[in-house]
Amino acid sequence: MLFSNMVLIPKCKSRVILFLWLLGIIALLNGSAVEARIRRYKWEVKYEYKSPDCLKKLVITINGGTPGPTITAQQNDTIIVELTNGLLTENVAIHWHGIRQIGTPWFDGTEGVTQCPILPGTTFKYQFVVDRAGTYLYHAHYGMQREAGLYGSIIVGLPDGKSEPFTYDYDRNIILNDWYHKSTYEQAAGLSAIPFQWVGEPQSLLIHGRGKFNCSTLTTPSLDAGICNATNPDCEPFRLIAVPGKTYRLRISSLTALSALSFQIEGHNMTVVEADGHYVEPFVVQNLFLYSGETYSVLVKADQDPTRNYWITSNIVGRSAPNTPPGLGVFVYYPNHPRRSPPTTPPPPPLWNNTDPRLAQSHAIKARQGYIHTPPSRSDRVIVFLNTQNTINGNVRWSVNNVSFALPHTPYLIALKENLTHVFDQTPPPDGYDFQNYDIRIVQENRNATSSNGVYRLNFNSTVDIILQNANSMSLGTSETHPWHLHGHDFWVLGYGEGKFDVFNDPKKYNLVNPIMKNTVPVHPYGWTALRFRADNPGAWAFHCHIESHFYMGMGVVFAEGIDKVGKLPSSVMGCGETQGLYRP
Ligand SMILES: O=C1O[C@H]([C@@H](O)CO)C(O)=C1O
Repeated sequence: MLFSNMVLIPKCKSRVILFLWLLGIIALLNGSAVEARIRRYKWEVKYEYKSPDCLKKLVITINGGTPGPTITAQQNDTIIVELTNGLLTENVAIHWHGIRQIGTPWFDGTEGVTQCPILPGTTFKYQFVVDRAGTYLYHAHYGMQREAGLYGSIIVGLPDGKSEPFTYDYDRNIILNDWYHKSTYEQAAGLSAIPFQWVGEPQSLLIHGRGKFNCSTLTTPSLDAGICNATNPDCEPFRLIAVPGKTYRLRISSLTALSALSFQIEGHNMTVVEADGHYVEPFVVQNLFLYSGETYSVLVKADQDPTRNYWITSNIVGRSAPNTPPGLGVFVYYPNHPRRSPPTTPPPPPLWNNTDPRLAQSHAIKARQGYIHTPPSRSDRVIVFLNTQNTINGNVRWSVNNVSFALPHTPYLIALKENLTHVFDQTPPPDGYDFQNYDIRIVQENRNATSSNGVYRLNFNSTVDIILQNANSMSLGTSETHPWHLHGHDFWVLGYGEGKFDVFNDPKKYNLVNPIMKNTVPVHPYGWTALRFRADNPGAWAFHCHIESHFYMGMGVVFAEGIDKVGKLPSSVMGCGETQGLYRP
């Protein structure tokens, strides 16, 4: 291509090009091309009618698409996203999930924690550095807006001259999601209503933004004949074209509103090599379990009978969802016709209520040899978070140590930095619960549950252990799976256990040798998960259940650390609540 261009241009010009090209090659060989770049994106966020699962619905798009554009960058690049809010009557904020925002805590994109919402008709500039290669996400962090379709991927490559500890021929990206037909507003209103109206199980599962709702099951026949249309191109299944014999790195992530998922490629093994931006000691799975907010890379070799195509499936696990059909895509062996359906029925999912294989996968994820970040051998503070469902003033809520989180609309980061002490409750929430007397296996009334917007203040640079303790919900015999996500940090996953965490004996079983570092982790039914992190990133950071409705119902906390070390806040994050008038150019 380059050659054919060159022969068409005058000789002297072609010599200059050749010279510059050679200079480029020499620079690359010297490694002097390792220069961080600025990657600029201009995004317009809008409501548009789309049919991701064949049913027409208002969804939130970025530049016309859901999922939004993939941000592709190289380690140490600066990302600038100029976001114009075209939602007309709705605010927005975008969180860069897995990006630690070192030095830029105000661009974490968490409405109420790090910034004021972006008003309709305005443009907000996010600017941050992607400092570690890996697979990350972005999504709305305002109300329950994420599940209206406002999400996408961030893929950060290694710097020039560095290589991955595994090889593959092609790199592909798949985001999994669940999908509801009700708007986020209807859902949120139901969750805050008395009596409580639960969102229920999703209507569809999407594979990279595409699902298939069975239009004939619509309970209310549609007035508009076009509203559910199985031939709408928006709901063509996701198809991954594979060349026989080649190895694919699949970056698979989940941004479900509720569901835990099992992902499979019929007849193909997957070797797990990355989780949340960290290399994993490789292990092989037939199905990969993913919890909302997690990212993985797996290696898949197209080594099966190339004369046919194969199903790609996602199924709900951890909850009974008999009315949610599996998410279906097709793994197409080139040159078979992409529309050719696999000759088989899709592989059956694992039993939804068998926790064992999920626990086994959690235990299997260890840091890769040669890429281990050894955790500090001890911590300065241990916080145990009992996760419960309660009622507070007649509303169903989720609580941590019997405190249900209420997000103030004056962002914490600004309130803390400017010492606006009246903005939130200055009494910190508790570091534990009544271990002796609380029975995690029965329905508890939790009469003393309260609501608070207090924060946990962590000593800067201290090492903090968090034990997430699961319990029975308000339904008899039910303990749910909760994926917890930490902003601003990665944590070491020290262990998982069943039953009630024993403060004296369980820490002896911690993996301090090769724990994986992650930013999102599941807490399994009636079990516990132990994490450790360094409070070394000045800012105010949310830590919450990544189930959209659970965070909305109070299942989260905020950590504040090193506030005196936070730089000057940009005026663009201010303007709401008590921050009005703080703008100082
Ligand atoms: O928050 C939730 O509420 C319901 C159920 O507990 C009450 O309807 C459910 O499954 C949740 O996860």
